Amino acid sequence: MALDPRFFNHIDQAGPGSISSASSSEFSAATGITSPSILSTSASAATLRSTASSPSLRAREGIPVHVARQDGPGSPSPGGNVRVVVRVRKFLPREIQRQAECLISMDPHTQMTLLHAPKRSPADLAKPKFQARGKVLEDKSFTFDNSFWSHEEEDEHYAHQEEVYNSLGEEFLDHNFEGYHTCIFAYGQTGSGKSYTMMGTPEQPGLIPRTCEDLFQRIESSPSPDISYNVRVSYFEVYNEHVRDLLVPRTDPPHYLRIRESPSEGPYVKDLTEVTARNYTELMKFMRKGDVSRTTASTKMNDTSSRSHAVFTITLKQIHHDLSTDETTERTARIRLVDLAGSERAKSTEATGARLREGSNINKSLTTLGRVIAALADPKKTRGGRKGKDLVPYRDSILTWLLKDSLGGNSKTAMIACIAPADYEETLSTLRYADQAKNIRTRARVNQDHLSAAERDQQIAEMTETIRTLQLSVSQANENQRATQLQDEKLDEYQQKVEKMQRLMEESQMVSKSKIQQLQTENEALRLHLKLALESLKNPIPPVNIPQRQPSLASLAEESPSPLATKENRSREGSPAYSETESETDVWEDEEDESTDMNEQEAYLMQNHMQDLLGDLSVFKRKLATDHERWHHDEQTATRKRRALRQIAANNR
Ligand SMILES: Nc1ncnc2c1ncn2[C@@H]1O[C@H](COP(=O)(O)OP(=O)(O)OP(=O)(O)O)[C@@H](O)[C@H]1O
Repeated sequence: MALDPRFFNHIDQAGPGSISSASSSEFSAATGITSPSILSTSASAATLRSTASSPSLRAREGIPVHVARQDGPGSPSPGGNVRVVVRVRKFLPREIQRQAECLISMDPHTQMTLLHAPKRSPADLAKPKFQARGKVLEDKSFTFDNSFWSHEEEDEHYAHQEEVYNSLGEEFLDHNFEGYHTCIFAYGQTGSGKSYTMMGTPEQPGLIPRTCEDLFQRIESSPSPDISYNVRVSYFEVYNEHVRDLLVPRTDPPHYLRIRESPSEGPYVKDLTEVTARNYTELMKFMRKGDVSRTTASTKMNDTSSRSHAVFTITLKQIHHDLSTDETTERTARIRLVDLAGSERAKSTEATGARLREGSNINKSLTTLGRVIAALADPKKTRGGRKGKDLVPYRDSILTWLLKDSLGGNSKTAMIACIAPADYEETLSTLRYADQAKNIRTRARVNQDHLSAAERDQQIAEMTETIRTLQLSVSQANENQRATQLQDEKLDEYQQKVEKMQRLMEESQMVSKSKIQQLQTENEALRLHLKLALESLKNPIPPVNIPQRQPSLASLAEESPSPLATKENRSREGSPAYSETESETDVWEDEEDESTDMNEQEAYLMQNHMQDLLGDLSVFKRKLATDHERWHHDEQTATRKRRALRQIAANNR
């Protein structure tokens, strides 16, 4: 079986080795790369109609032979100029309503685009703003690689989506199969038809879906089973100078990606999702997913205005394995399809708030793109070696930084300048940009690697080793994670214990405090009591004569034979000298003696009791001090252990 001629050209000039017709399924299984024979043929090719002619024929007729000779694997080639086409859209309802005048005409033979100066009514010309500007608007003409007339459908030269794809997209896909990186970007003011051209509608698919369809049609109809294909896709947007992955769900706050630069690949988006698409249906699923996620908003100039620059990238890898020589040829092409946000005038869009901020960011990056284009189009700046290259302000915006390779490096690039039919100044600005871009020369080369059996074996061995090391570090990381988890659990448990101990200590402290308080109060009361008792002992209360006491004593005597009454009786009976007053004083003196004895005894007892209490109090205080000291020591130990555990956990992370 013959090898696909697209491959044949390059393999032929790339090195030795005859082409075998053996199947490549073994290699596909190892690399996960899809061979056309196992690609799903259920791709809904019928849903989109493309007139793409046989690409291999085109490739053989067009570029290949001499390009192939110049562009050896990895060698720089003189490349080519940026391909520039222009497309004018039809009137939109608002333009029909205001009876706008079409200012564009195109010559289908010379590909010339003419921009006519708008007719000013005498009333217009009398307006101060026209006089103040003092500008005379003139007719301008530009010639591009293609001028697509998409203004009046009835016109025989009307360019449908299909024509745009056939004259640009198809040729660029040829380049991809030859191993070149390509980039097609749509540029123009807001509402000029960029998204329509790139994405289109379900009924009128644009360049991106047509490229996807053609890509898989070619893979599935590949004449050689020896070539395996791998298609990967990524989709991101640059919004307000931030990069957002369109293949992952939106988050709030949004997750933005960083840009890195590699010496071989140039600037790239770090951690960008890149997925394998096995057929057209899958590829379209990813395209739609990203499209839905893209930031759009309604403005006065466009109901569904793209507020971001969207970059859809397909990476096509073709691997040919020659069984007879056991050699492998790998060709990688990057297909970059960019729908830029439209330049806009705040006055025309009447934007405010978020829309105004978006608009100014869009304009900022497009102005930088303009400066990059101007610098690249200036031979003085590009010829000056490294110093010259530094003059190109790629880094001044995220967009130009990411498109660096596509604009001035290893890529075949095309610009589609989209214009509205009735905006003189905006259209003139777009056409000037486009005219300048024609002068940019890129340095596209075939991205092809040729591997001998030995090299491939070495590569496989290296990869196996890398995988082993990675697996080892993954399992090591998992183990560390488990250990850290255990330590964390222990730490938690210990912390809980310490907290419990602290609580208990606080509680016992509170109990001790209240006990001390109680004892102190009791102590105070006893002191007072003792003081009063001693005072009353030292200064006894003098006896007071209470006359009323007599009847009561008499009555007492009558009622019971008390010692007092017995004495009274005795004096009445035996001693006539006994007087009433005398006998009464005696009674009181006796009582006083007796009570003094009792008080002294009581005071003595109380003092003993007080002494005991004071002794208890000092024992209790000593115990408290010991408890406090021990608790303080425990707490210090706990803190030390906690610190040590934390240190171990941190070291393991
Ligand atoms: N060639 C065309 N034929 C028919 N309709 C078109 C064509 N080009 C653009 N339109 C229509 O014009 C309107 C604006 O087009 P589109 O949204 O593609 O503009 P845009 O340049 O992408 O704008 P923005 O920069 O604001 O996103 C849409 O309704 C679109 O369908």
